[in-house]
Amino acid sequence: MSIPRLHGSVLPVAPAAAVSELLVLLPSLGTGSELWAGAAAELRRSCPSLRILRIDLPGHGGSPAAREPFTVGDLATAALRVVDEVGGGSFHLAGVSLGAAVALELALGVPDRVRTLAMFCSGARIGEPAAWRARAEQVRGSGTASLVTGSAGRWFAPGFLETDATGAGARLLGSLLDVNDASYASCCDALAEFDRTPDLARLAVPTLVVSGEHDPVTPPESMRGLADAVPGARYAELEGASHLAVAEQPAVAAALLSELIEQPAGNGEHTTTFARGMTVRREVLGNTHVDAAIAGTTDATAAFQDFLTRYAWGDVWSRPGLSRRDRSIATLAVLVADGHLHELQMHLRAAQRNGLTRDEIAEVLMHVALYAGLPAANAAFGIAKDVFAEPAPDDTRNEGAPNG
Ligand SMILES: O=C(O)CC1=CCC(=O)O1
Repeated sequence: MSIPRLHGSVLPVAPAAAVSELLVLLPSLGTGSELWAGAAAELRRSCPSLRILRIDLPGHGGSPAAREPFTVGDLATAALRVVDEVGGGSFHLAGVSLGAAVALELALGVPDRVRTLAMFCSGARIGEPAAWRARAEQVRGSGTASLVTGSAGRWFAPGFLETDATGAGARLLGSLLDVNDASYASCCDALAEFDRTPDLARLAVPTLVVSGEHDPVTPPESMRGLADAVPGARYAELEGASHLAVAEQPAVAAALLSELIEQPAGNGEHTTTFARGMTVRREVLGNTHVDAAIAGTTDATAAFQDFLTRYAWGDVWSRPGLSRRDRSIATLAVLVADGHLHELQMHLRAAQRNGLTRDEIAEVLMHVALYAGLPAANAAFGIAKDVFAEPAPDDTRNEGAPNG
């Protein structure tokens, strides 16, 4: 075994940005930096202070072919060398499939340097050793061209390639032909040996685990199991995506990464309005709702979700001038008076999280009847009856909390 040489490239940062943190992105077997192109472009816009380093696997993209066999641990050592060449220090880390396995090795091996870990469509072990040995054999005999049809079926959800206006999917499949056959086969051999399952419980890095709904390689059940095994890990499933979810839904992948990277530091202070917004949104609307909103985000709605998090939650709901309880009273009154009843259920639950009792909520609706009319209040009482038939929201940890 030996440590292969890997190539990395740092994306240019905006001239005025005060660069503060490094994000390292690792690709999957058979793909190069192109895999992260869409998500990296989103991240450069939403987190301009990030320096983004993309590293290629051996014989993929700009990395030279490997001359000797290697393990996933060797790939981690090689990736760390690239990080050190661009300045070292601590870094955020995200990978897809084999790239995420390499990232997991790093998070276990140098936890003091890895600030956050995002594992997209991967595992502490991936697939079966015999299948990897067979794939290695096939590529050594027939080259990566023999993999294109099978890879298309595993990488992308049904219909993605036909409707992908960006051409990212077709480019990724095209670049599979350029991957060095022997290096691809060595990656398969490394995956056959890889199993970090027993080590997950000692992973001490804030971790995000993301699956694609249709992924046949690392299906949602296995990804959920991975998240359950890592202390404190957050899990998200991308609806309508498959194994290369980061290329299929780059804006959603970037939003998940922003949230992970910008989470409060140890001192509890938020680094950005987005991070504060995400925290307040989760505290008021609950994790179940926010996780569903993130998972249901599409490229068409990502910018709106981002706007909502920053302006509604990171700004107005975070202002100190009114308590969250008072803001809930105002919100309920306006929603009912203006007939936005489709949002009422969510805000009736939020009002309880913000410390309003059910009697107080009924009093608010009564007051609204006076000024906005009986029909509006009557409809609202109908919705409240259903919400009050549920147990009180269990995540009422911010009862009576001040803002922010
Ligand atoms: O099987 C594939 O092509 C997908 C894949 C498995 C490991 C990896 O990195 O990508």
